[in-house]
Amino acid sequence: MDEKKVSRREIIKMSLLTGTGIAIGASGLGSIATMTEAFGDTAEQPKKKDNTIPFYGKHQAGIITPQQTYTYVAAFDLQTDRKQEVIDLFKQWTQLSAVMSAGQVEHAYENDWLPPKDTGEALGLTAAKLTVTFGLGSSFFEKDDVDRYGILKKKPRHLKPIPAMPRDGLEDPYIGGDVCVQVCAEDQQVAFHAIRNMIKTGIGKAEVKWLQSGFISAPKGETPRNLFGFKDGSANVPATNQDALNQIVWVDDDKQNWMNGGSYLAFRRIQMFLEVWDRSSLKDQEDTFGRKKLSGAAYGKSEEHAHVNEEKLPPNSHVRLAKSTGQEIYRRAYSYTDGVNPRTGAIDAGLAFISYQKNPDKQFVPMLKKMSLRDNLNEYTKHVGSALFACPKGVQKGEYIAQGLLED
Ligand SMILES: C=CC1=C(C)c2cc3[nH]c(cc4nc(cc5[nH]c(cc1n2)c(C)c5CCC(=O)O)C(CCC(=O)O)=C4C)c(C)c3C=C
Ligand SMILES: [Fe+2]
Repeated sequence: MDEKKVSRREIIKMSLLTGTGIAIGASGLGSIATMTEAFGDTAEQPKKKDNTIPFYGKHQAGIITPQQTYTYVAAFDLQTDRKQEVIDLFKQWTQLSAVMSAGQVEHAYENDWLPPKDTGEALGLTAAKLTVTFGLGSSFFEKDDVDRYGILKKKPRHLKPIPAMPRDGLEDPYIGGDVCVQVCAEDQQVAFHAIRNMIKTGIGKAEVKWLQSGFISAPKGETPRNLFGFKDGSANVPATNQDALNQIVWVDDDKQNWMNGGSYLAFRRIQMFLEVWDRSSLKDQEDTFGRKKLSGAAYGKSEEHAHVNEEKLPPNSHVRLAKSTGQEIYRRAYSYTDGVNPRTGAIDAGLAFISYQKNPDKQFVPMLKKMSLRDNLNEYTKHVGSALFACPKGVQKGEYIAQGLLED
């Protein structure tokens, strides 16, 4: 790690002590390297443990990490046909992700005559449990029938676009993408700063295809409610249940070793017709899911996490259909709002559905197919975006993301 890395809180503290840089705009925090030297190497400043999620590890952070309040997911299309440029970009993105996840800034304010490397809106803020998660789309490997980086033979087994569904209403640009970056944090400004600086780093090599924001909120320890007012995520296995996660989330059988320890991210942007929903009776709403609105309990039960008896649920209810596949996925969805539709005046809002699974062909796609045909929920929703990404295994210090794919 570079010596000139310094914690965001430390920058503010040092500038207060020296009286040099608190007026960021005026003084420009022009020589953070000098300040760093004056105060010794702050690269490994201890962080408030509960505010950082380690970037390095066996698995990428942001997959089974307890869900943070805010997300930005960006899909990029690569603009280069040179593998070395992709490697350079992935190295830069990896380094930046590690630095930001630790709540630090790097080479931010060294030169009065150059644009600052870091955009600055997270200065003084903690890491806010920031995670950065990378995924690769099938078009990363092959576009217009071209093996663009000579790595098509290394494509993970289950990586392909999600098949078209009968009721799909997919809208440009929310379809696919060569690379995705999911950032999540407990502070929206920290999350935005992270995705913005990833985008900035990619300029000239990676163009943003779509950018999806999202939020959730719930009392501590409780399941967040979606914009239909229902607890969403109740049936997820606990993130502490390693055996279940190995069964559901982590790839372990790919011929590609860089993928083992990774997962597949399924993304659907699902518009929710709030005005239609708000006019439907409580019974209709509960019959849609097969769960009670207030408690989140399945029909026939009184507790949210009690075992679900499929027979007790309405035939085409959402939960009954999902369960009838016999498959499980790990959901990490966020609500979104995006103004109003100028044509209809309806609120543009919905669910940025994200799930992780080890085998989308077996787990996710059959579920989606069944739901697309028969789900009671379809009366109130429209799927407008779709993408599948292969998320490589975690990164070790000194490595970069997907190194095993890009190097022999
Ligand atoms: C293909 C997978 C799924 C899509 C797409 C999906 C969309 C979607 N879901 C809700 C709200 C709820 N979903 C709930 C449960 C649930 N949903 C899926 C899968 C998809 N959902 C699964 C696998 C499950 C769990 C089934 C089980 O094993 O019990 C629930 C109930 C509470 C819960 O367990 O989370 C709600 C509520 C919306 C609003 C939505 C699209 C907009
Ligand atoms: Fe669902």
